[in-house]
Amino acid sequence: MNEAPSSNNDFLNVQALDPDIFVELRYATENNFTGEKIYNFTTAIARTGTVKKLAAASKLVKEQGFRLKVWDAYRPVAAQKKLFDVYPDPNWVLPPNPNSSHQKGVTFDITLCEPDGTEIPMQSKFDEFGESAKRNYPRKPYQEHNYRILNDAMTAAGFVGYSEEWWDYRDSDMDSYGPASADPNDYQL
Ligand SMILES: C[C@@H](N)C(=O)N[C@H](C)C(=O)O
Repeated sequence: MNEAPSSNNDFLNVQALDPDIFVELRYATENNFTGEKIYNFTTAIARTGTVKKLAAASKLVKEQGFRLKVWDAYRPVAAQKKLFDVYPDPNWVLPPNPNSSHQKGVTFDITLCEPDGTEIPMQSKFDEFGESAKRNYPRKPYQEHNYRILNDAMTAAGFVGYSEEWWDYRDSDMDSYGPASADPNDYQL
């Protein structure tokens, strides 16, 4: 397995390459499935190679009059542990592991918005753990239309959608990144 180029390995604020990307980190608030504030930052960061891909996806949706909104990005292992303690089902919340997904900064929980930040209706709410979250859920036509705009842009930009959660997109190069940790508060713009 090739390693990611070192410049891509560093963490970067997701709004550094495209300030039009909305960031509303749900685990920085009590508005998430735990009902608790999980971490102490509101800045979304990811590995630079992954942020470059997100900027490419953002360009694609902006060309169609939409914006991306990030609900979660890099998530420290300690935060993952808090989530897993509340909902210990690996189908919906991965076990704490520094070499995995959000915890190494190569995954986004994301949705599609109007340019004013209004969220576009999708097939379920964020973190609605059930059949309606799954990518093979039989979407209504308007849900399918909205899902396709997001999914086509993210996959064209180099992400792979997690089968169980329509909002979860992982860098297709995720296996080339090793574990790394950072304090998102150090990456404020
Ligand atoms: C908790 C949910 N938003 C999520 O991120 N699930 C995946 C499977 C994960 O824990 O990485």
